[in-house]
Amino acid sequence: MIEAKKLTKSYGDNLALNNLNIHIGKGEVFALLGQNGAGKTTTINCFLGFVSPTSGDALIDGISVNSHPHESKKALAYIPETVMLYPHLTGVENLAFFSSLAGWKYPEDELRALLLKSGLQEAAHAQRVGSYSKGMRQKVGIAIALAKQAKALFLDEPTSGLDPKASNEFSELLKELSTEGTAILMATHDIFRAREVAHRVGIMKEGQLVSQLSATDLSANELEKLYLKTI
Ligand SMILES: Nc1ncnc2c1ncn2[C@@H]1O[C@H](COP(=O)(O)OP(=O)(O)OP(=O)(O)O)[C@@H](O)[C@H]1O
Repeated sequence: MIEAKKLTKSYGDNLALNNLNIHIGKGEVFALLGQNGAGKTTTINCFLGFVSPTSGDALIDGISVNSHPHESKKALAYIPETVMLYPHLTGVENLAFFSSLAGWKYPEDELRALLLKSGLQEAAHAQRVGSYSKGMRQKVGIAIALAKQAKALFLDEPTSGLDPKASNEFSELLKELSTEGTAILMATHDIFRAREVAHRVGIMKEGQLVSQLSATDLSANELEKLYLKTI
């Protein structure tokens, strides 16, 4: 579903991403760990079409992002560290707007059902997003992914700045999406959450994926030890 084939990106002499090969199947969650500057965001940006690779290919559902940018984008959703929404619009209105950009039109009761499924309490649906907490905005991000019926979801530091409860709720939502078949690639510094949510964890260093393991192979403590030894 999400596939990188010899994906490489250089900025001048700086090899930000070096020959990345990964395959994330339907319903699989892959967490990318690595220090600042390791190449996690560059990886995600190649899949989103924000960055053109120097060589290699990023594919979503078998479609090359570089050769077919419009087609490949239909199947994906993206949740950044801070979900960008219109503060003067309500949760329902934001969801209606962003899903319409992707060609989806839902009646209000379905939009509300999507927000509820994403964990956003009913009382907030008609409130302006400007008054939402960060966790509530992330939930709207999930609702947008659901509305787009995204087959591939990309997240960059999605739980950064969330309190433990909000972070836990968000992680549970990701698990639910994965059980429904969404392939998920998540860049994070949160080793504990990575271990909890992901099926596989990869550790990046200087643009290279230097370690890949199944999340059940190690405890969170062992994963932290491996991370510190690797980076
Ligand atoms: N637009 C750009 N122009 C030049 N260099 C860039 C650009 N974007 C990223 N880089 C460089 O590419 C390398 C990888 O950066 P990237 O942002 O992918 O790392 P990261 O693992 O996401 O880090 P962080 O955890 O801080 O988000 C770094 O050396 C960075 O300086």
